Amino acid sequence: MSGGNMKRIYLIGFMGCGKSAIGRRLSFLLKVPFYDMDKEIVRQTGMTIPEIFEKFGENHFRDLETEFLRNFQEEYCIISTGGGTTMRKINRRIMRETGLVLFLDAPFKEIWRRIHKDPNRPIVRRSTREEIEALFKSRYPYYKAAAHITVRTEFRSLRQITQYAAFQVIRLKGE
Ligand SMILES: Nc1ncnc2c1ncn2[C@@H]1O[C@H](COP(=O)(O)OP(=O)(O)OP(=O)(O)O)[C@@H](O)[C@H]1O
Ligand SMILES: O=C(O)C1=C[C@@H](O)[C@@H](O)[C@H](O)C1
Ligand SMILES: [Mg+2]
Repeated sequence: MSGGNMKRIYLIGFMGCGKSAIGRRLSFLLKVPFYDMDKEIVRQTGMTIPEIFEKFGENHFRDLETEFLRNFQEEYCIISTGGGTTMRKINRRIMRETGLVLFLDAPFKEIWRRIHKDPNRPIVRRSTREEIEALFKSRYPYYKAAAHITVRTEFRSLRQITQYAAFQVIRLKGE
């Protein structure tokens, strides 16, 4: 595999595609620690994500994401990123240089079913279904471009996706 080292595994994709759920399971299967970027930011700031958005604005939250990627020290780990993390070029670069990037590719219909009632997602709270679908479409090419591996999740259980992802990780690390 060309490019950066393969020490970390980054899970990327839209809100609700399964990054946290798969990250936890993959961590158990591969026996490496798991970190959820959203949760780490909440822990470090002592604020919830809606609070950060309301008080300091989305741009500040985006800066916190980049800061996290720049400063995080753990070498061997799995990191589930936020849904918007992949939109910044610098974030894509850091992720590709420090690990293997996995895109969890889920269809919008399924994603909407999972996320539309969640009060902890400020972007969903303030938008219509059409707006979220437009956001999904605009982000899709960035996820595809940033990923070393795209994992299609439709019609697959969490267990099947985890096993497939683990298999791909091991295959790529061996190259
Ligand atoms: N393939 C799947 N089959 C069944 N349920 C799934 C699947 N993928 C995800 N889910 C469920 O969908 C919900 C959203 O998944 P999860 O929280 O992991 O998404 P996420 O990508 O981490 O979203 P966020 O943007 O909040 O970080 C969870 O309840 C999870 O268990
Ligand atoms: O898609 C997004 O822009 C976001 C997704 C979540 O993971 C959080 O990082 C936050 O709610 C923003
Ligand atoms: Mg998550």
